[in-house]
Amino acid sequence: MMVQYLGLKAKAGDCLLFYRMGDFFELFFDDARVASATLDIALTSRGEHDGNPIPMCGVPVHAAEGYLARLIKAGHRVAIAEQTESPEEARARGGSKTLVARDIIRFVTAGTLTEDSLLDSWASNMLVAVSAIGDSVGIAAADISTGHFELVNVPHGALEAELARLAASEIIVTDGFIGAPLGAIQRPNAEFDSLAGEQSLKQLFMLSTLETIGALTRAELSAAGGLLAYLGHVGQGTMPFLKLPLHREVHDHLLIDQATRDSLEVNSGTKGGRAGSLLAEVDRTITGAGARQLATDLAAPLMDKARIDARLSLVQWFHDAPLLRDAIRMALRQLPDIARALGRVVAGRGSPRDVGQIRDGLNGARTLRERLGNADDRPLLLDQLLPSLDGHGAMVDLFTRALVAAPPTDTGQGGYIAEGYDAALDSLRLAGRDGRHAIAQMEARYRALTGISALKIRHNAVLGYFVEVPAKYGDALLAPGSGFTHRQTMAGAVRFNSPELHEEAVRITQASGHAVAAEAAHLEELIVYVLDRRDAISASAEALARIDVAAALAERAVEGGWCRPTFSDSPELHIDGGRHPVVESALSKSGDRFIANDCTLTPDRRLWLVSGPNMGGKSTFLRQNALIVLLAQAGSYVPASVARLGLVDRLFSRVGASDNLARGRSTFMVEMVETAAILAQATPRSFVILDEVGRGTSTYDGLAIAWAVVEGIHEKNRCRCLFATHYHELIRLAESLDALSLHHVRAKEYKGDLVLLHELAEGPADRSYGIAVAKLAGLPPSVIARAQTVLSKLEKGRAETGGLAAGLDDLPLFSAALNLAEARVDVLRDKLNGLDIDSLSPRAALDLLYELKRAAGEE
Ligand SMILES: Nc1ncnc2c1ncn2[C@@H]1O[C@H](COP(=O)(O)OP(=O)(O)OP(=O)(O)O)[C@@H](O)[C@H]1O
Repeated sequence: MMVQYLGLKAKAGDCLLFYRMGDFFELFFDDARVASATLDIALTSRGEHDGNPIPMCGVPVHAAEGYLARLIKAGHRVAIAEQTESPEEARARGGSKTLVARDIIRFVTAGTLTEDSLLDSWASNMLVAVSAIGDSVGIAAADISTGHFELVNVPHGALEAELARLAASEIIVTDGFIGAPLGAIQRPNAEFDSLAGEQSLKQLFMLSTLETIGALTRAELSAAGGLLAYLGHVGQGTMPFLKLPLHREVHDHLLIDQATRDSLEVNSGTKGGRAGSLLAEVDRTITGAGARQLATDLAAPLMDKARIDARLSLVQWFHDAPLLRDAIRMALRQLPDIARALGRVVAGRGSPRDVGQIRDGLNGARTLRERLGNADDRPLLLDQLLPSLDGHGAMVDLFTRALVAAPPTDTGQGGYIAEGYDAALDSLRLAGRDGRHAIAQMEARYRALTGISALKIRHNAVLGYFVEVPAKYGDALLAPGSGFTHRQTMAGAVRFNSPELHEEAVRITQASGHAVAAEAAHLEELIVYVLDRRDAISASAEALARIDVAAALAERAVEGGWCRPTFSDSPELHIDGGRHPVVESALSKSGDRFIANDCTLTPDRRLWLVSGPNMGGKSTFLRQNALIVLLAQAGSYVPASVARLGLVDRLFSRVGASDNLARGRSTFMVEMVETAAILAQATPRSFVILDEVGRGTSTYDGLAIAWAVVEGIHEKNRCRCLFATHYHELIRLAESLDALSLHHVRAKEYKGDLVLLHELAEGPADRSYGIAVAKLAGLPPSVIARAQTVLSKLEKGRAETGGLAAGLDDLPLFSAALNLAEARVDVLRDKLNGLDIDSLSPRAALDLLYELKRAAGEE
């Protein structure tokens, strides 16, 4: 057995091996140690290997899913080795001592799950393959629980933002991939061959050319190949459900990198969970598929005005029709998750319950279609969706006849094919029922015959049917010629068989065995039926999800008094009465009111410098505007009274600093890395919010960096930007930067206490209120008093010397300084370009080096 085990373990590689033995999956050696620690189950040992006891632990097969879930959550992958023949088959093959053959039938990994119990119903579960060829990176992503499959080609600089959008559960890369994302699994390069990838795609979708998908790059083909090869490996040959891949362009959607998603708390709040996130705040969807669609929409807001408006028109339609909206949402509540059920069926793990869910879901879709089809003034998007909800009538009818109302997950006991569907099956069941009836009669007869009223005919899994009498009556039946044969003596009872009982039992077992087999054959037919129609079923599921999302966004908009955003061609951002949805609802829970604020960025006033006291609401203001952009482009109403914007191509947010210890970076380092990314990537169509850049280091360094960053954004990136700062000195930038304007959050002192108004006003803040806020926070009076003394000394010094920025009067502007430096570099570059290195003697080369060095020094 160990030889067999070790062979399978070698095949399982770095996955834990679940080795099937009877009713248990056993784990051995290190796997057992890891699993017992993660699952908190007993570690025992069994037999010896190389003279040492073999560590072992096991989980019962019927409860394996729960244990698998915990192992996967803890970051493990598991290979499942099943018995591939029955003990009888093994004996027939090679005699009584022959080991049952086993093989790995499947790998369970975070990105390739389909089981309901292992998945969150509201989140997609993405497996992502990444492959870099030359300048481009190909990304193939699939959610096999629903069949979603997409390909995208991105420049290296956009990889991170794309991975952030996809929020993969599992990432695979080529062996030796440089800069692989954290936790990525390396797979052999051969699996990422682009030609093989092209072949696999053609084969899987039975296409002679891939043009139907789009013009795919080699990197995309390579990533697709890697993904398909991995799925083949994981499923050990059974391919899961994949729809024809969606070919995305990286400019299809608003790019948002991970740092920005984190700081805006788009999908998860500060504590990591969904609570406190934008998604949780907005999500009013009813179905799991709707929740997943909404998360996908918010992760990838659109860049196409027509598509955004199509979504918004559907939201508005539901918004303006409360009764219809309620009715539709009520109907959606009844619908099972068709997409996930279909995913399981295609992956070969479909149960009667899944088929039943598909039936009920499609039936509901048909009713919805009728209802929506009768409504007036339908928006275009709805008319495009409606046909997909229909067309399954024959299948629904068939499944309704074939399956019971609530079919079970387990097929072992049968009972899921409906009465009246198959006459032969009905008569087998009847035979079983007759048999059980006959046994009941037999019991009554035996009682009369023996005079033992406590006599029972019972059934268990080991003995089958038997006659049981209390121990004190045992002797009567043990007597020769009683017609009963002894089977078992228990503490309080004795068990017997009789020829008549035996005969009847065989009849029942055979009939029910045949019935279960007949049901299984019918299930198989129904599954084939589903498989043949998988694309249409999946289109219905998608349409339902889209309708759910639109109705849910309408619901949220009504709840919050949100408005429909409009889009213009100019790179502007015009928001009246903007609010932060998460902060607003947190405040309303404690009975407080959120103060709405306006924001108007236009090409000639595109950079707002926002100052004001701590706790004044600067960060909130910055973020609310970024969130409004994100929501608008995702096709949602927004928390404002008016919102008009030119489409944003990239959204950047650097708000607050946090250590990224996992990557070995300090707070300041993280801040600088993120700021660098913004300066390198923001375009005139981007929207950037920057909060207190430079605060993580010494005052002079920080101010200098903040100063240069504002100049850089204004002169080079030329994007829309909100910049919050406590550096009072920065207001002097307004003199030199003509598209920069000054704003502050208002505060006033009332009877010696600070009152924060959370209201935005034009102009710079009159002073900072740091110490007043510290007092609010409860710093001891002695410390506050001391701080006041230190502050007045410092302020006196500042007044005398002209302050921190005193020496900056004659500082040339960022762009001018940049041109100057470039011009200087050009002198050296010209000299270098003019060189004929081959004709230089070593001596002349050395002289030249000195000369260049001197020239650089002079510059
Ligand atoms: N517009 C608003 N209306 C009502 N309350 C607000 C508003 N904006 C912010 N607040 C409240 O003020 C708190 C502090 O806001 P925020 O963090 O935005 O301040 P800040 O100016 O960025 O502070 P710091 O400079 O210390 O980072 C919020 O948690 C919220 O409770």
